[in-house]
Amino acid sequence: MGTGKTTVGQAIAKRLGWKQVDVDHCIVEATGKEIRDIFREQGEEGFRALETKMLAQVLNGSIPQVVTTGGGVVTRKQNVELIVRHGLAVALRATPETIVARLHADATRPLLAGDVERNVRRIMQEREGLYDFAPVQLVTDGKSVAQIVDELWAHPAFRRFLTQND
Ligand SMILES: Nc1ncnc2c1ncn2[C@@H]1O[C@H](COP(=O)(O)OP(=O)(O)O)[C@@H](O)[C@H]1O
Ligand SMILES: O=C(O)C1=C[C@@H](OP(=O)(O)O)[C@@H](O)[C@H](O)C1
Ligand SMILES: [Mg+2]
Repeated sequence: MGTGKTTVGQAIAKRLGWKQVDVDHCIVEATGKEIRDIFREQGEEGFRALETKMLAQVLNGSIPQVVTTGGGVVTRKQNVELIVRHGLAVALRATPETIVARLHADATRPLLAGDVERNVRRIMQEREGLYDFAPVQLVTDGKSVAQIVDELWAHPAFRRFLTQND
């Protein structure tokens, strides 16, 4: 959360001339409910079930596309397998300090509600290693969205992916 997936995904999609599909946005559209209301009414398990269903649907959609997911998508092995099978995974990283600075005033992420810093640190620990599968790893601290897009653009695995899927 707060590493910039939705924002950077939008920017890279624009540069590629591809559409961007954000799985969280699709869930909100399909259910007519905000993410925090889904968590409140159905708990995290209910949200994860919707997320897996929507991820599969989106990844089977028309290509080319940039798909952005919620950070918790990696907590289900099945989701990671789907992502690996369908495209090039890009993981965005940030330190807890950066994430707290970006999200401290944001009430849209139910898992961070309350003590944001403590929750960020706990969730990062719980998810240690779960993002390592992605062939592209980008550190976002102190970088503008444009800088991150440039780094992604120049990344050898990204260049290879574009060439192979031309
Ligand atoms: N590189 C960046 N530098 C500063 N702020 C950023 C950067 N990337 C994203 N943000 C801001 O951080 C917040 C979270 O970004 P978002 O794209 O929603 O992240 P995610 O989808 O990973 O949760 C937003 O307010 C966004 O404008
Ligand atoms: O990491 C998580 O468990 C979550 C991340 C959120 O998306 P972002 O990573 O885009 O903030 C959203 O899917 C939901 O609040 C749960
Ligand atoms: Mg997002």
